[in-house]
Amino acid sequence: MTKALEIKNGVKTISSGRHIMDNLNFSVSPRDFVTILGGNGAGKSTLFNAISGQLTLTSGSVLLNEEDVTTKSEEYRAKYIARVFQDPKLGTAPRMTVAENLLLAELRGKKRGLKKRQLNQQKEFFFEQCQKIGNGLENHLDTPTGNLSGGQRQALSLLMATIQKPDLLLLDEHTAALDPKTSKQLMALTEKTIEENELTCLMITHRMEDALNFGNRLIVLDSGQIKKDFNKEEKSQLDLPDLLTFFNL
Ligand SMILES: Nc1ncnc2c1ncn2[C@@H]1O[C@H](COP(=O)(O)OP(=O)(O)OP(=O)(O)O)[C@@H](O)[C@H]1O
Repeated sequence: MTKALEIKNGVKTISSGRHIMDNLNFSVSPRDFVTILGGNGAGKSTLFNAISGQLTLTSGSVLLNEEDVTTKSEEYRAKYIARVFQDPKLGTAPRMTVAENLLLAELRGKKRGLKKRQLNQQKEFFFEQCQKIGNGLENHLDTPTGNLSGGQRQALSLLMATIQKPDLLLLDEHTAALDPKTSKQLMALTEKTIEENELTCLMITHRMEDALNFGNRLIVLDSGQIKKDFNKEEKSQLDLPDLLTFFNL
């Protein structure tokens, strides 16, 4: 079966000689939703940076849809990958409005400039998309994103990341800065978006309940290696105390 993502013998060595990714082998099937846990410094961001091209491996390879992209730039890989970050300020242009940000996301990778006429044509579509989120974002299409609440901005970031249906969606602790209620709403939206668009997704989280409750696979990273890899069946047998043992808590 075709793999959406493969990392083969991935190694990243830093100047001190330490391996921050240590011979990592990881493959993801289309439509997998993998949740990723690991303590601080375990190598979660390093993994995402290696996939997105923000970081080049010292050795090993990265394949997207069976294409070897190991030496390809971040811009090249952005045609296939979308990433949502923890910081609500990243991913959106703060002085641009919600509608302008959505248009930018819709045009990403296409050779067309941002035009006022296009913006007006698309507003109805954007209104419908925002309305589905259920947090009032549709009433802020002309609001600069810097004036939105953290929850609205993260929901917008998710919508922008998925509006073109990426081959691979990377969620990098995207609920971490939100209060529990808003985080829960965003996770519900995330799950719905992934299901409706049949996306392949990797999600880093520090919220163990989310790692257990969402997705069809769970991996635990430690010292730049995959320490545990639970499939759907194994994951369904896990509970919170099981997970806590991996973190010596
Ligand atoms: N460019 C770099 N140069 C040197 N060390 C780095 C670099 N990037 C990451 N590291 C180190 O590699 C290790 C893994 O970092 P990484 O950011 O991937 O961890 P993480 O699991 O995402 O942690 P956190 O949960 O704190 O975000 C850490 O010890 C970090 O200090």
